[in-house]
Order: sequence, then structure tokens, then C-alpha cells
Amino acid sequence: MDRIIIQGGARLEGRIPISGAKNSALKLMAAALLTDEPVTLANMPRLADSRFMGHLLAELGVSVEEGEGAELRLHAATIANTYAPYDLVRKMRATFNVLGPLLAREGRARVSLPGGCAIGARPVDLHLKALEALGARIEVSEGYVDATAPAGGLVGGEIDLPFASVGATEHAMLAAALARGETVIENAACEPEIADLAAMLTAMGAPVEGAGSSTIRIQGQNRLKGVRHHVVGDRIETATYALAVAATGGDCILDGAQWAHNKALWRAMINAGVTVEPADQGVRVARNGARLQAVDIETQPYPGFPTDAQAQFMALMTLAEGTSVIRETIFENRFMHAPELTRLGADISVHGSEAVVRGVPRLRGAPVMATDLRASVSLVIAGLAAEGETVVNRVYHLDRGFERLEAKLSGCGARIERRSD
Ligand SMILES: CC(=O)N[C@H]1[C@@H](OP(=O)(O)OP(=O)(O)OC[C@H]2O[C@@H](n3ccc(=O)[nH]c3=O)[C@H](O)[C@@H]2O)O[C@H](CO)[C@@H](O)[C@@H]1O
Ligand SMILES: C=C(OP(=O)(O)O)C(=O)O
Repeated sequence: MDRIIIQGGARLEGRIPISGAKNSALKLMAAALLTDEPVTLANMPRLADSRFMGHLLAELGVSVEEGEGAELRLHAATIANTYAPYDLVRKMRATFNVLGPLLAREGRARVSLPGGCAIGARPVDLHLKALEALGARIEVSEGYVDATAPAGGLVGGEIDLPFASVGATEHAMLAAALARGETVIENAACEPEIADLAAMLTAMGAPVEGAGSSTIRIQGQNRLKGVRHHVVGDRIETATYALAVAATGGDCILDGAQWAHNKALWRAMINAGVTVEPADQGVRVARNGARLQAVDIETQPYPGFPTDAQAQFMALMTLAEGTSVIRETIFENRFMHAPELTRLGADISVHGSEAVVRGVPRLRGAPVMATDLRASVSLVIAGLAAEGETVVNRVYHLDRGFERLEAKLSGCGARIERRSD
């Protein structure tokens, strides 16, 4: 099992390239099921998760080919089968999003429930209700969803989400694109990844309006075209490296970062005393010497503070002057990085959905354990800022969502390497 070894204390200086967004790419890959024509995704991140989704799509009969640079070519000329087994779906939850496209294209699908993960139970009830609103008949038994569409195929309808679920919004959009007539999604999620999927579906021939607002309208078609689509930049990777630069007192340009996609984070970082500003083709982050100030945050659906950057922000706050209160409102178990940060000398106490972080003057390196994707990178950030050596174990969590992490960090001065047992 791989581990990452960090000699802390180096300031990060220079440029860090931002890759395509994991949380968009996975759904864009599922969209390739909606057409029998070739689909090319540019700016694709090379990640464990995207490779895993490619493996599932290949099992369904899709040709999947990594092209030059960051291109992925997909072609679902025919669908070989409409079955996604537990053994695959349980390993990467976003594979569950193939259910809607398979149902819309083939009229039926049998897909395993994804189950929970480290950060929470993560049910998919809103996904299933959305598909039922499009006419799907859904049966859940023995851990599987058996879905069938009406004889004439899915029919556009009204979907009113009780919570602005990202996955349920995207799942509804994917199915609605091949449903007959208009679908309206109320209380839709507003994340930039939703707009990215909307742009792709529109280019495939299913006009999508209102993405980025809480009401989305999709004009379903009876067939869709192939497309070449550029994956939006990863705002969570951007947030992660911005916080790493701030934690080490560095000065970097995040190449390709979109200023507009992280405004809640920028506000929190600026209040903490970090310089953050739009720069040519990206965002500049700098902290030259000034002590960090403690800032309270509360995670919220977009455009609020992103839950996927909460662990990374906590790492920064461990070194701030004063006390920061961090409230996690999206997932019920997303503080597993706290006890590991404490091993590095942080002073954190967790009370239900709140973590109280009392800043300390310094962190000291130690062996720590990654528990989930964003918790793992929170430990990397703390290790970069700590004195001495930090060893982060179980880095397979990291590989799910961060492309070439060691190379990107060592490229701007970090002393970081990966070792395999
Ligand atoms: C692959 C991907 O894009 N993952 C992102 C996606 O996850 P995901 O799409 O799973 O997140 P959701 O927005 O759906 O989930 C948010 C909350 O709603 C609950 N819920 C969700 C669906 C449902 O049917 N029933 C239900 O109760 C979840 O348990 C969770 O507590 O959005 C999250 C919130 O921004 C991010 O943290 C994840 O990185
Ligand atoms: C929770 C995350 O991803 P997933 O929904 O794939 O688990 C994440 O990207 O932080």
C-alpha cells in the first residue's frame, strides 16, 4: 500500500496547474451512454475514480479510450447489458448515475444501490424519486434497483427536490435528456458541475436552461448526438492547493482556476489574512509572513462554503491565531481528519456537527492515516506546514480525486514523495 512522505516547512512558490473536475467528469462520462455516436471529453483528469467509471462503462459495452493529453474518447454504439453489479458500484458511488441513462436509452436497468461511505449513509432516495417522476417503475430489493420505463420511454415531468442534491439533480438531467417532452427540476443544485453537464447535454441536442439556478428546464429528445466537450476546471482541487499555499506561507498562481467558482472560500481565506486575487489565467494565493487569523465557516450547498473543502480549511485553521468554529451541515460524519490532525499537534474538539479549532503556533510531523478523499489531502496540507516528517498512510484515498498531487506540489517547492511497500 502506498504512503506519502513529507518533509514540512517548505514555502510553496510558483505555478500549480488545475485539472478537470472529478465531480463533473464522472457524470459527463455517464452522459456518453445517451447517444450511439462518439463522445470526446477534453481536459479529463486522470484519476482512480474516472478510470473506474471507464471500467464500468466498458462492462456495459462502451468503448473507452484514453487519447492524447487529457482526452477521453467514449462510444456507446450499442449497450451490451444494463446491469451494474454491487462489486463495481460499491467501490465508487458515482457509478450509480448510470441507472438513469441506461433506463432512458434501453428502457430498463438493474443497478446496485451504492451503499454508504466513510462520510455518511448517503442514500439515493431522491435519485429514485426523480426517475419515478419521469415515469420509471422502480423496485428495490436485495440491494438492487430494478427500473423499467413505460412502453413509449420516459416522459418529461416535474421534479421537486426536497434538498438541492447534486447527484439527484444530475441524475434527473441525464434521464430527462432522453425523456419525451419537457422536464422541470425545482430546488435543483447550483454547483458549477451542474452547468458543465447542462452545456454538454445541450450540445448533444437536449436544450437545458437555468443550470446554476434552482430551476432547470430540459427539453428531452428521442435521440442525441455525439459531442466533444471540455471538462470544467476542478474547483475543489483549486481550493485544496490554495489552502496548501496559505498553510505554508507561500505565493503561487493556480493555473486554470476559475475565480467565480470559489467565492465563499476566497472570502474566508481573505478574512484569515491570506492574499487571494484573480491573476492571468487563474488565481494568485499568497501569505508572506503574516500570522493567520481564525475564521468560522459553515458548509452549505453552492454557492456556500463547499463541504469538499472543509477538511482542507480545518488544516489551515489549526495554525491560526484564535479559535475557529467549523460547522459541517452536508454530511453526518465528515470530521475524521480531526483526530489525525491532532496527532500533528492540532487542538481540535468535535461536538456533533461542529469542530472547535484552537490555533497552535506550530505543528510537528507524525505518521497519520487517511480515512477518506478530502480528509487525506487535509493531512497533506498539515504535513507541508508542520516541522519535521509526516507520513500519510492509505493514500489510495488521495488517488481517487487528485491527479499527480506529488508532482504538482514538488513542482513549487514541496519536499514530498510517494513510497510503495
Ligand atoms: C461525485 C460527486 O459529484 N460527489 C459530490 C456530490 O455528492 P452527492 O451527489 O452524493 O451529494 P448530494 O448533494 O446528493 O448529498 C448531499 C446530502 O444529501 C443527502 N442525500 C443525497 C441524495 C439522496 O438521494 N438522498 C439524500 O439524503 C446526502 O446523504 C448528503 O447528506 O455532491 C456533494 C455535495 O456537494 C459533494 O460533497 C460530493 O463530492
Ligand atoms: C465526497 C466526494 O466524492 P464522492 O461523492 O465521489 O464520494 C468528494 O469528491 O469529496
